[in-house]
Amino acid sequence: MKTELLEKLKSGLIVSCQAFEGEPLYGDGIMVRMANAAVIGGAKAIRTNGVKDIKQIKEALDVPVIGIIKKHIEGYSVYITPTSKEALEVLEAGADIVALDCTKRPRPEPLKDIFENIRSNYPNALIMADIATVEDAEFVSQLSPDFLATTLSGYTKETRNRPKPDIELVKILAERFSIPVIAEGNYWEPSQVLEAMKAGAFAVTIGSAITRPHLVTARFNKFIQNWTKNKGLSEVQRK
Ligand SMILES: CC(=O)N[C@H](C=O)[C@@H](O)[C@H](O)[C@H](O)COP(=O)(O)O
Repeated sequence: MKTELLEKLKSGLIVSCQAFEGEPLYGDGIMVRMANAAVIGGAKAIRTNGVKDIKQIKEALDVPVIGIIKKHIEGYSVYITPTSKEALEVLEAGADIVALDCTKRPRPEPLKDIFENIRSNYPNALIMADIATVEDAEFVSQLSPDFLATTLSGYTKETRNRPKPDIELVKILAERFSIPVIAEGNYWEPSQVLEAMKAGAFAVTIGSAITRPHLVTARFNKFIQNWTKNKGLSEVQRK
């Protein structure tokens, strides 16, 4: 089962389909359509948030799902599947893989307990450790996660100024650990995806650049605005 899933994901593109309240694509059934489009385009797995979207995607499509539940708990910065409760809900909803914040930051429940609860209740489920640094990877590797994902580089206090995407982190993790590394977070260019693969990524996850059209639009718009601004400048300089 695990070998089969790893085979499916190897050197593949994972598409993250997430929309939150206030975002234009938030609403019942929209992420299923987005996931369908991603699968038609060749996505090997879908990463998604919340019981409803996990269930609907598993029901509608024949694709491995990496599930998370984003939940903010007062007093803590970790929010991606922060406790056993959310991890078990993700798996109960039908996800094949549960992803969770595995940084060394203070958390409401010890990571070891969360891993034990996942493994005793869902022995076939795989665990994806979302991390930000090599130190996080060292810390969580003691619990033998099935994947290390660079998801949180750039989103913690210590990593705020890291390059985006953090391909160097992919390289170090792939060299140091014998755990498959998922390159995730801030990939916007096909060339960056290739760099991550060359650096040793097992697979690459893309979210916003595919599934958040308001950000895709803003990015194109920025190029045009910059061009107009620079053109204006050069016209002034010529006068
Ligand atoms: C930091 C955090 O909360 N990341 C989340 C994790 O599930 C998602 O909001 C991201 O969209 C996902 O990681 C993919 O990244 P990008 O959208 O940059 O391709």
